[in-house]
Amino acid sequence: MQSGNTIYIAIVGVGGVGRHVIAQLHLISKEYPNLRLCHISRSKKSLYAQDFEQPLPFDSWEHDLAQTGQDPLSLDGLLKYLASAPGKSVVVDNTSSSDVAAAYPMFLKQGISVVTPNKKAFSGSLELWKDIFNSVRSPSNPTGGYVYHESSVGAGLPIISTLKDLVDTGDEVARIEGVFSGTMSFLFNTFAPVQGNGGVWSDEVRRAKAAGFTEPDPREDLNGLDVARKLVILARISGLDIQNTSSFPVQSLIPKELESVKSADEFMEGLPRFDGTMASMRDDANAQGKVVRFVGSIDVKKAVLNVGIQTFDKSHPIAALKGSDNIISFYTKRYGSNPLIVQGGGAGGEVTAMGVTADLIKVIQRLS
Ligand SMILES: NC(=O)C1=CN([C@@H]2O[C@H](COP(=O)(O)OP(=O)(O)OC[C@H]3O[C@@H](n4cnc5c(N)ncnc54)[C@H](OP(=O)(O)O)[C@@H]3O)[C@@H](O)[C@H]2O)C=CC1
Ligand SMILES: N[C@@H](CC=O)C(=O)O
Ligand code: NA
Repeated sequence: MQSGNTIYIAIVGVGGVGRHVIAQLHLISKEYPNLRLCHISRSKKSLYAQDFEQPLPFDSWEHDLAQTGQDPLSLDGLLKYLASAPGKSVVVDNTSSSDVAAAYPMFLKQGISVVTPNKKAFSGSLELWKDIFNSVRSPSNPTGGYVYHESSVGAGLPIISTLKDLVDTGDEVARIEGVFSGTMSFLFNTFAPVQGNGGVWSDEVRRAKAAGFTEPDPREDLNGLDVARKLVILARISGLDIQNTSSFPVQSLIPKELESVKSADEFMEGLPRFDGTMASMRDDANAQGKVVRFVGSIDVKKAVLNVGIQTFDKSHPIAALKGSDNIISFYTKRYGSNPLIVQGGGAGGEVTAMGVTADLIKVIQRLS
């Protein structure tokens, strides 16, 4: 059993990922009795411990939030609240909010650590990226907080940690490529399988959303931006100063006619009209003995990034993926022509929460 300083945890966002984070925190709280849950919020309601000595329960939060939840604190309010805690604190951001992401430097500068699967901060402006990493605790900044964001790429798969280890140990990363989206993987694996007939495109999009693989708004997956954000994050860790997701070509699968619809619901209603277009693309590839898949690549040496559809021979490992699997290959000087490959489920509440909780354990161990 671990012990040490008491650490206060503030959860922001309790959707598909956030609720599993709380369940996993409950599990690890036996190993880390110094962990206290002090705040839980969703977009319109929040719950927080008025008295830090009486933390929130891990099991009845959903009922309590619905019954006794109050208006959420502002981000400044959350900062002040956590700064008044009688110990170190961590914000766990399980939203996809750019506003919450933009507040990370403010938390970090106050010594409050941040753990998150949210890609927005790390793929947003280069200024925000620099502000975040200049605010992190280091020998020259001993009062900063820690930041961990493993689940921002490949959900719980060890992608960020692997790449950091490669870079930190002096390997030269030449290229990173593969399938970076659980949603796109699921869609193409089911809609254009290697064997047998595929499903109907719009039905598969609905299934991906229902399974919790998509972003809160599935258009963020279909427009290629989710993959583009992941590539920006990996490119920056590899040492490239990529400005943002507009700095390279990104193929969108949003039909032109649906680009201006206002809501995700309206978009989903209109999508079946384009099932035929997607089926034609699949059938054209099939006629050549190939399948279509949605992939991304970073040529680190040339600083060239690409996101979009490619066709693959049916025997290619990318064609053979199952479910929401990601496959990410790192080509480096040390690994030569046989890349280091990470493969497995790349989306879904539980596997994403695993990456978040594992990051939180790293922070707890460093703060304890
Ligand atoms: N799902 C997945 O497979 C993966 C997700 N991620 C990332 O994890 C994050 C969460 O995804 P997911 O759980 O699927 O999304 P959901 O839409 O299921 O949940 C998002 C949660 O955030 C809350 N929220 C939104 N804005 C705010 C805000 N300003 N303040 C407080 N709460 C807010 C929502 O509130 P309300 O409940 O009121 O709507 C909801 O509880 C995203 O950044 C996503 O990119 C990363 C890897 C994989
Ligand atoms: N919507 C994303 C979730 C994980 O990042 C995906 O499908 O990969
Ligand atoms: Na990951």
